[in-house]
Amino acid sequence: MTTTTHAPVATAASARDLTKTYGTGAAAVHALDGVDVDLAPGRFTAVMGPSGSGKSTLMHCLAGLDRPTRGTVTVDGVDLTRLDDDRLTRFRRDHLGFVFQAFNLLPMLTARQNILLPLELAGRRVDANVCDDLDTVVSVLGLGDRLGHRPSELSGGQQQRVAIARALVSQASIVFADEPTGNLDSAASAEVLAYLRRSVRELGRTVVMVTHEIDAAAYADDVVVLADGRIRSHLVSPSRAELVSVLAGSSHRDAS
Ligand SMILES: Nc1ncnc2c1ncn2[C@@H]1O[C@H](COP(=O)(O)OP(=O)(O)OP(=O)(O)O)[C@@H](O)[C@H]1O
Repeated sequence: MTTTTHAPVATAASARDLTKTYGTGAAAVHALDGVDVDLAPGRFTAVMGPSGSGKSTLMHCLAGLDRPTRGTVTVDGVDLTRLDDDRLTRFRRDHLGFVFQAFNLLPMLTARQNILLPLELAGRRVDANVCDDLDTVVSVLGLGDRLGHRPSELSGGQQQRVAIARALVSQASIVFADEPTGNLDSAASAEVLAYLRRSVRELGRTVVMVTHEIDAAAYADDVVVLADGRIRSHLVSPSRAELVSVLAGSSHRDAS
């Protein structure tokens, strides 16, 4: 059996000199160009920036879904760039949660079955600890009276809350959310974002969310702004005015 050494954890996730280049020579695209970033545990961080600035690439590298060309990614004290594919897959399964734009729920399963599916696939028993965790997550996400419903019997916002519960119930150290409100109308978006923020506040979880929407980023504690594959700003508890001003600057630069 292989073991993973855990270094003391000061950040939930960090990257050093993170570089991702697609293609070579004149056709090379520098999606990430030497990014250094530290994401604090127990906080809700939004990743923003113009289209093509590297948001998805950063999230995929931090989440071990893609390998960088150069640099390191440390999550929960583990250097992901040193793990082989099998260990990386296990690390993702045991330590990370994912929420995507498409809710990715199985239509024939109830909300409860969908939430517990990853644990069951990982061979974990649904014991009293898991049930306690499920009860807490379901109550924070306001899904108590929806657990027996199938996805087709739920609204879009409720389906995305089930997907968030599925990501949280495994006790993931970090939940990565890629445009989680991209398929929702504004009322459902506001509801889902408020529940995501509650999960961070009340469950002490760490959430990293890629978004284009300033209204969505306003729910986050911190905002990382990318431009041309580099960190333009890492704003801690920004005001909306500060965020608007930094984003206006980054799209200016993008257009110039
Ligand atoms: N598989 C790939 N092959 C080649 N180039 C890629 C690939 N994936 C991303 N890129 C390029 O890398 C750059 C960053 O892409 P990325 O998807 O990370 O940006 P983004 O900020 O998430 O964009 P968007 O907001 O449009 O989703 C872009 O120029 C993109 O075209």
